[in-house]
Amino acid sequence: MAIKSVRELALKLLMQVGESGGFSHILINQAISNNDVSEKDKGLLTELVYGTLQRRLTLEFYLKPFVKKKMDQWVKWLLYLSIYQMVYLDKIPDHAVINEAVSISKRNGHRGKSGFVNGVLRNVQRKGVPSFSSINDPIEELSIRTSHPYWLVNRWVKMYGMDTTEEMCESNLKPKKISARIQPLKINMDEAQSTLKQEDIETEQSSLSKQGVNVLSGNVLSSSLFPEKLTIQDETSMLVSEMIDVESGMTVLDACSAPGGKTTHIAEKMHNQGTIYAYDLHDKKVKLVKEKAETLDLTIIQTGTLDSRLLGEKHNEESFDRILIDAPCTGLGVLRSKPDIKYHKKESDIYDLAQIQRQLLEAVIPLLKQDGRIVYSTCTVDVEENENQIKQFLNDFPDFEVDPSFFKQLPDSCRQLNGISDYGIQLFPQDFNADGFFITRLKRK
Ligand SMILES: C[S@@+](CC[C@H](N)C(=O)[O-])C[C@H]1O[C@@H](n2cnc3c(N)ncnc32)[C@H](O)[C@@H]1O
Repeated sequence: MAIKSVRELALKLLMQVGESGGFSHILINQAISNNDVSEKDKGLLTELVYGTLQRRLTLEFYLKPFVKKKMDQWVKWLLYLSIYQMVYLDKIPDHAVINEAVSISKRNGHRGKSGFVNGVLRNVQRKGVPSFSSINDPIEELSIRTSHPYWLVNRWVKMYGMDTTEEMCESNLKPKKISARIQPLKINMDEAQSTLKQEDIETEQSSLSKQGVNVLSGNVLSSSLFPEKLTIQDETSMLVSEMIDVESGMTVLDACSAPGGKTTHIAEKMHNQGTIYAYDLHDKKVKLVKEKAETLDLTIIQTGTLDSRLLGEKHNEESFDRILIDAPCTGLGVLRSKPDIKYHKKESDIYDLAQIQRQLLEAVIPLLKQDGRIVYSTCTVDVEENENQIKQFLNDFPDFEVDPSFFKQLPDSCRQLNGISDYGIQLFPQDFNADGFFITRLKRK
């Protein structure tokens, strides 16, 4: 059946992500290109899907008093979608939301269900949604109010305390700041910012990378600089390559490189001189690294498909000046842009991934030159994958230490952050209104 409205398309996507485990960012992009969605509706579609997914547990709590029996999945998602608009979107009047929900139900051929949807939503409109003050357990209250699973909030509170966890959960609901990185071998910062200004894109320079800009207003994807001179990349992600401390002419290994954001940044920082070996698990992903390098005219990147735990079979000992392990992780630092992660991930995934991360670290040690450096990073917020991972590593490999100059080289804007520990730096999403990252740098003593 052809999709008639943005809300109907949003409902379809919510079902795919919420019930079938699809990835929201991939499905939204596919839906936009397959359904000829107008520029104006793109924003609304994204807002509806992300907003409803982000607030799923809160919406479940809001809906509960109004529904006594089990619902079909599509009815449940239609009600979440509608309540989301009624509670969080001021611009759409309630009666319009209800009318649209009723016509979607009818259009789906469920006349009986449309009466039910109408009744529930009119009740919500009349009585209002329940208050969080009825929840006594503070962890449960935070979990439901900010829509993060109980196990995760509980875990974060134990690791980081209530205040940091609350800030993090609230920050995960805010719209994501867009940042971009200039290709400095093609354009300098002044030129780039003035071109962007002429194109009605206001930016400010990042405090985390000399190549970075934060977009204050305007659509950076429409810029003439994109994609050959400008790469979309999160600000905290840029800090990873900054902390590798590369120089032109070095030999660098990027063990987990796809889709290539950091590999290309490293190549730019090396003035496209030297060699970078960039690996990832699957051909399709490796292709993305290759394409990104070509777009940016970076020729020193040699890509390969490999399980990097087997790197020892491919490269000689002590071959690399710098090694980056931007490890596969639970991604709990990127919930703002990938809200589905918070519902799909399980606590046991943390321990499974920590094992793989450890195997990757062990695999690269022999490949590091005596005076080389390993940067280990994740885009997650969890002690097990981050601080404890490094603590355990240092315990088992006592000839290694966290490079003391790592902390000295951190940008000023990071110095006072409470995520700094003996093992590296944990950037929380609230620190820069950006992705949460853990970064550290290891060296031989
Ligand atoms: C966090 S992402 C890397 C992001 C990338 N560094 C960037 O900045 O664009 C982690 C990557 O590790 C890859 N990966 C997972 N297990 C791997 C393994 N055993 N060997 C190599 N790559 C692996 C995943 O496919 C994924 O692309």
